[in-house]
Amino acid sequence: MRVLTVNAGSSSLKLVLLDGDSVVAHEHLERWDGESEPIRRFLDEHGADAIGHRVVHGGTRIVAATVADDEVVDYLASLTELAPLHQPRALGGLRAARSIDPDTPSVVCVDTAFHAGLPAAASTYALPREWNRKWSLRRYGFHGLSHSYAVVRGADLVGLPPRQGRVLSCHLGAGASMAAVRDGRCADTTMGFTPEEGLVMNTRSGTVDPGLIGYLINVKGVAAHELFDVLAKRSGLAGLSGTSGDLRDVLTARSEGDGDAAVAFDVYRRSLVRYAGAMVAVLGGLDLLVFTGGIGEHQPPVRAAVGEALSFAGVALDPQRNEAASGDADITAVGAPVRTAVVEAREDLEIARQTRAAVEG
Ligand SMILES: Nc1ncnc2c1ncn2[C@@H]1O[C@H](COP(=O)(O)OP(=O)(O)O)[C@@H](O)[C@H]1O
Ligand SMILES: CC(=O)OP(=O)(O)O
Ligand SMILES: [Mg+2]
Repeated sequence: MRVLTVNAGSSSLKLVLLDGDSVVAHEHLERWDGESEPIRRFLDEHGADAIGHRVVHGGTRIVAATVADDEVVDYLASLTELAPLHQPRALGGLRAARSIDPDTPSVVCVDTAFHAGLPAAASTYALPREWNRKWSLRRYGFHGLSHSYAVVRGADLVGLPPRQGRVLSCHLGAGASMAAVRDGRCADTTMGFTPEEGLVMNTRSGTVDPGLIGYLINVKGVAAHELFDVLAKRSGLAGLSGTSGDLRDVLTARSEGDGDAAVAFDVYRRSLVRYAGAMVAVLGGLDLLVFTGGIGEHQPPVRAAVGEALSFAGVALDPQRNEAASGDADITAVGAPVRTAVVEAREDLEIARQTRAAVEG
């Protein structure tokens, strides 16, 4: 079965046609404004037996890969406010594929599925329980397709059995989250009700004091819609550096003596260390540390900073292997009790696997 995987991120579009695990064709648009034309062109040229879509939010109802019908599409659309940077774009791709090729099944593969079994202690906000129940307020968690693939691939790379032991998976891309995984099941994660919670990201603030939000709205008169737009699109590395949210640009500016860029990187790094420590405490120690996503794959200093901070838990990176890592790599220092791996993010492989399983029933 040839599966076209459609991965609409917050800024990019990745189309990959897979036959088994082999890539038959692919197209990566760094910037995509949501139109259907690239998908139409790709399908006209290559065809597919099934189409798998990454959808960020599955809400309470979609907790596993599901063949899309009108009802599923409407339900996913009702979650738009819970992932405003992502959901409309994924739905654009889904609607386009279904109208271009109505006879080919479209399967939705949700980022939240990996976290659907989070224990209540991790998924529950300390809000009035009536609100939690009435409005399904809970921590859903995201990047599940990536975490799910990375923890298994990481274990394989360092020679550990799959889905066993305590694993910290760090997906560091434009969006970023960590997942604390015990015996293949997610025990805790840094993103929550929306993909805004947790780590400092390219343009997202990550967690901020709820009191600060009240202060800006009630005392400073910032309009709520403007505030949330700023927190999502003009904060994080972009907000602090004043220029770009791309870590490459921030590091270049920092090396040229830009003080704001230096602060941006320090805050970014501290956020990683703070949450990594929290995740390791939840797991009660660590057997495997995995880095994935654009930054996780390509920034040795970021991996080194997290590794150093977790030395108390037994993490030690081999400096040469860390610097030289390209694609999938074991970067563990000789003799370290905790293994560390770099895994190329392959959401496409996970989407294709889930899509095949859903279509074959
Ligand atoms: N070599 C690199 N060094 C630092 N950051 C990088 C590098 N390559 C990619 N990135 C960062 O990773 C981001 C893209 O990562 P990716 O996982 O593809 O993101 P997403 O799917 O979240 O859009 C870019 O926005 C950029 O900030
Ligand atoms: C969930 C999320 O933040 O996704 P991305 O990293 O692709 O923006
Ligand atoms: Mg991504």
